[in-house]
Amino acid sequence: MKKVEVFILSGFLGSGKTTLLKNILTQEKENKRKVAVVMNELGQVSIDSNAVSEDTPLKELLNGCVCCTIQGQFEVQLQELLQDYELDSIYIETTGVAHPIEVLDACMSPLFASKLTVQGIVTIIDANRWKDRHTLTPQFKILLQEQIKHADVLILNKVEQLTEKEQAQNVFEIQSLNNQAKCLLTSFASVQLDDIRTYQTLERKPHEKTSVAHLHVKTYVHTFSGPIDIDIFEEWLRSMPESIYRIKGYLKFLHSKHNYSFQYSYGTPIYMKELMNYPLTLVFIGEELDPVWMKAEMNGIETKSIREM
Ligand SMILES: Nc1nc2c(ncn2[C@@H]2O[C@H](COP(=O)(O)OP(=O)(O)OP(=O)(O)O)[C@@H](O)[C@H]2O)c(=O)[nH]1
Repeated sequence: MKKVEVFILSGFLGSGKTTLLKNILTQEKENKRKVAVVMNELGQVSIDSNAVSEDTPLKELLNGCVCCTIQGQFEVQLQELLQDYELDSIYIETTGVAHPIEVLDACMSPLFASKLTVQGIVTIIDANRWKDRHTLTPQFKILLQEQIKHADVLILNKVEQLTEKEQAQNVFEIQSLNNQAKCLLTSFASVQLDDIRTYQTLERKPHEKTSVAHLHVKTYVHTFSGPIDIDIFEEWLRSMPESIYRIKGYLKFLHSKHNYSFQYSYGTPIYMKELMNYPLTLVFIGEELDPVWMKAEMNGIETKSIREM
């Protein structure tokens, strides 16, 4: 029986994993291959799953990391995908704080030995984040390095934000951590499928265990009851603690009748008009996030916004 190929998409919070996944799925569809997605997110609400079209089988694993807290659920999801569909490939989008080898371990259950073949680990790196990695805590720095060390393919993404000299420096530093992986430079994770499908899988060495539990990563989910004032929101973004690494979700603003999808990663907020009427929910990911403080801050934004009406 033909084995189903598994690809693990790894990379730090906000580096471009979902953007990469969307590109891959478009190309897989053009090639008429049947693929499924397992999407693991730290929060209890999935924002990224909207990136996957309805005709692609999707399993979501929320509120924990495949590599530690929810390994059992992960095995059940894989089992269901294998039972219910005739697949060519499964793409696993890991949380931004997952250690790729631990995700690999989770796929290597004896249950699947005859059905799955793990083709490799694709790690995507935010070029700007890498350049400024000294601002991260030591634990996160180690995690970034581990994600790079264990990759079969390295994608240095968001390179348009760097000068050519900075790009070259990045490549040099990344390749000195892992000189066996194929290294691609991209904007918006624009890769050709063949570039990530054809390579030699690395021989894996034992790794330092760095999992989400040790990183004190927390998520906080807030649902706004209505539109907020964009200036008040942006002022808050500028003053929020640096330990908030990632925000994503949906918002409505007082100045516009539209809904917006919102993405924030490493200093860059992005708003896009959203046609669907999703709940006005934001997921925050950061270190040592205090839910009481976060709730008060978000409620503060809503209260001040109402005064602006
Ligand atoms: N400027 C720029 N922005 C990018 C690029 N690639 C992705 N982005 C944006 O970066 C943000 C995060 O991208 P995602 O693909 O959601 O990142 P992710 O790794 O899936 O994020 P998490 O799953 O939350 O860790 C989004 O707003 C993207 O549109 C790029 O090459 N350049």
